[in-house]
Amino acid sequence: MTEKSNVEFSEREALFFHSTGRPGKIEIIASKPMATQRDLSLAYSPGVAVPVRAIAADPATAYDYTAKGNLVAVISNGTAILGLGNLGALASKPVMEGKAVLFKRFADVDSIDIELKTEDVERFIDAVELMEPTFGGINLEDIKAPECFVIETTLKERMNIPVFHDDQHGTAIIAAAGVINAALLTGRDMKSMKVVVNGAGAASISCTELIKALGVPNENVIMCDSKGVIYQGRTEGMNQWKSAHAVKTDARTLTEAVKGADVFLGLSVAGAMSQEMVKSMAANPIIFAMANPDPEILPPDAHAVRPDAIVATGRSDFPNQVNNVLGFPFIFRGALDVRATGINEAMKLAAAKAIADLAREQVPEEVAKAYGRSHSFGPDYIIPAPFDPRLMEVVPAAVAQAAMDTGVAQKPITDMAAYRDSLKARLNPTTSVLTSAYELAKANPKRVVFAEAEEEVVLRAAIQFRELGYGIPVLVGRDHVRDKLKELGVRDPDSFELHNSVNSPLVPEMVDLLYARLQRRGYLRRDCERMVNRDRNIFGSLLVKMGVADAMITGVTRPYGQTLREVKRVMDPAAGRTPFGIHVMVTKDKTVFLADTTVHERPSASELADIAEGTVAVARRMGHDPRVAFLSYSNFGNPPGAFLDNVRDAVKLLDQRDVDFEYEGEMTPDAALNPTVMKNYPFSRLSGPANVLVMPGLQSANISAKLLRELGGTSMIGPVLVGMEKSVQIATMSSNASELLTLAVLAAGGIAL
Ligand SMILES: NC(=O)C1=CN([C@@H]2O[C@H](COP(=O)(O)OP(=O)(O)OC[C@H]3O[C@@H](n4cnc5c(N)ncnc54)[C@H](OP(=O)(O)O)[C@@H]3O)[C@@H](O)[C@H]2O)C=CC1
Ligand SMILES: CC(=O)C(=O)O
Ligand SMILES: [Mg+2]
Repeated sequence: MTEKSNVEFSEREALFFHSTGRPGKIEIIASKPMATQRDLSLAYSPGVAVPVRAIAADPATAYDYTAKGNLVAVISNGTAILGLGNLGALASKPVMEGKAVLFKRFADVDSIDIELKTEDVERFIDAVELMEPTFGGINLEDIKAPECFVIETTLKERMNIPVFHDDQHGTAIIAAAGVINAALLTGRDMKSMKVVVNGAGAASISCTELIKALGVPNENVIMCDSKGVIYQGRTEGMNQWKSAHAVKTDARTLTEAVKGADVFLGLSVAGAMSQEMVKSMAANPIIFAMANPDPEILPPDAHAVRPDAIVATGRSDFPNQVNNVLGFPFIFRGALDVRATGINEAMKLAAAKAIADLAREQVPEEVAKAYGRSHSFGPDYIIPAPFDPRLMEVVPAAVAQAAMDTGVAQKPITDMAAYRDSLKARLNPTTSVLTSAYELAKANPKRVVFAEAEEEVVLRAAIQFRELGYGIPVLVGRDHVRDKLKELGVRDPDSFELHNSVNSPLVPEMVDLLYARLQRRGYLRRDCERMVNRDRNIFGSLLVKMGVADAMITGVTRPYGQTLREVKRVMDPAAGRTPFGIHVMVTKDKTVFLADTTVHERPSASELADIAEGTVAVARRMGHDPRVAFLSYSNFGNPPGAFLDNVRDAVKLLDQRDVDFEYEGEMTPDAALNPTVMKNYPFSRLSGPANVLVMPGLQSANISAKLLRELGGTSMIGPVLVGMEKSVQIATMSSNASELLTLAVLAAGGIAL
């Protein structure tokens, strides 16, 4: 077996990563404008006095007027930094900064690291307790056992916000999820499983408690520490937490304990497990070597002696990362959102179960891409990867629900479906923009042709389209598409409708139809036969034209212009319409529709006016109140130029058409979007910043859309093609499955017409 770490870096690189640019990994960004004197008056003195008085009168309003409700402290004293031991508070800072940014990246929880220079339990407790006003939650990290148990228990009693020791419970939750799935794969029952836990510290004690809560009997778990097996009657190096797990056994060393064991849970130090020990375990052994950064045994070494083993580590660079990063961001997200007073056992079990369940579902493409391999539930994929965006949707919701069920939620969620949508939108702002499209598609599921179903990325989108209930995918491709569906985890590939021109009974009718359209454009009947048989865009478009399907998605195998030409051989623009393309640019607090980004190189005045009207219709269907700006390098004729007439005439044309939306131009982007610059043009008919930007030509339009995406941290939907007789969406060749899915949903929901 050639198994090795798939991420390699040098020590120099790790130091460069941390020191380059702004040293460290975090910075603070203001969430309110700080540009003007008025902003300052509101943010600081005198305006700030108002929320101060409000909070003094009603402390709960701190959640409304400050960052408290979304702010978590990551607090350590550096006594057990990963598996590196007690290296002190300051040395723990890179890990704690890391945890803080993981909170932000994975669950949009704001977080700051705090390193306390003390090993005195009482001083530590007092320091943390005093910080209660600042934070919505406390995440304790890398504090060694047994002090960590006293610290956490005391703080939980004294504080009214969630206090959670990540190394204990975060780790236990993820390990439990992994054990549930590994047991399932190897046909094991919790009640008869024999488990050896190496380490008797923060992580081990909590993991052991949780797997016992899942049904593993007390006498089936042997725990070891640096002195060997913790057996009943042992006195050396003991404490009350270890004693609770002492068992009657003759085994005295890890080597003896692990003989015949089903499961090994390592939460100790690098290299604690030997190949000899692995060899002695039961058939299909489950080995979680979770010490960081270096595990008890490396996966290739374990597999070399036991190819039948399921092996997990705490690292990102091998399959099966059992690491608390899968838990703490999402657990706090759920707890904060219901303003839970604490994180109880029910919430932890709910998280473990949600994570375990997720691993058994189909893996989204972006996750497979992030890890450079495709995943499906099995020995190399027993647990989801941290980059899996579905974690954000399912884990916080499960935790929040459990908090509500157990009465610790101070602010229960009334609409769980809306909450799940809001969770998705936190990480991907386009999600909320697309809410109406998803709803429209689901309400009236349509048949959508996926013309390039031989492409894996397209199949992934089609599978999701069906699974999420957005409509019925109609696949175009050869028969082996069904094998691909199977490879992607579809149990019943035959339930997908697949059209193959080689054996489709529709071909003769298609040829007749195409020949009737093209004979006076110089095409012979045999040209049409060839096109129907060989060109999937022609074949797919004909399925739509003939009413076999309602809409189509294509574009990943050929350049945009070529695909559009092929589609147009079969389909016409909608009556009286000009087809064109829209890119929807989405930032956290703004959505802007940019058009025409794909079709007209130098649009005429009437085409520009049509583009404005067509874009307004799409913006409205997506729930926006449109304000149109016709963009230029000039504001109302200043500076003058040779190419401004089309734009100005388009505005005049709209005057004549008596449309029911705001529009103005020609104007520069700052005059269209920036309220301060807008003030220079008090006669402007726009009542606020524009959100539909009609571009003067294809060059500026297409370049702007791509520049914004590359430079501006802007998410993009599109290009969306509108104005055809039936909705046909042409993706770009680099589209991923979720982009294709979005376009299919826009087509199915009747948004892109
Ligand atoms: N993958 C993950 O998500 C996580 C992994 N971990 C890893 O778990 C390990 C322990 O962390 P944590 O519980 O916080 O630390 P603690 O300091 O609380 O506990 C360490 C434990 O390891 C035991 N130990 C040390 N050397 C050996 C050895 N050679 N054989 C057996 N046991 C040994 C110690 O024994 P004694 O009591 O005798 O001193 C102690 O019980 C670290 O490597 C850490 O990186 C921790 C949290 C999460
Ligand atoms: C992952 C983690 O928290 C640790 O190794 O300590
Ligand atoms: Mg830790």
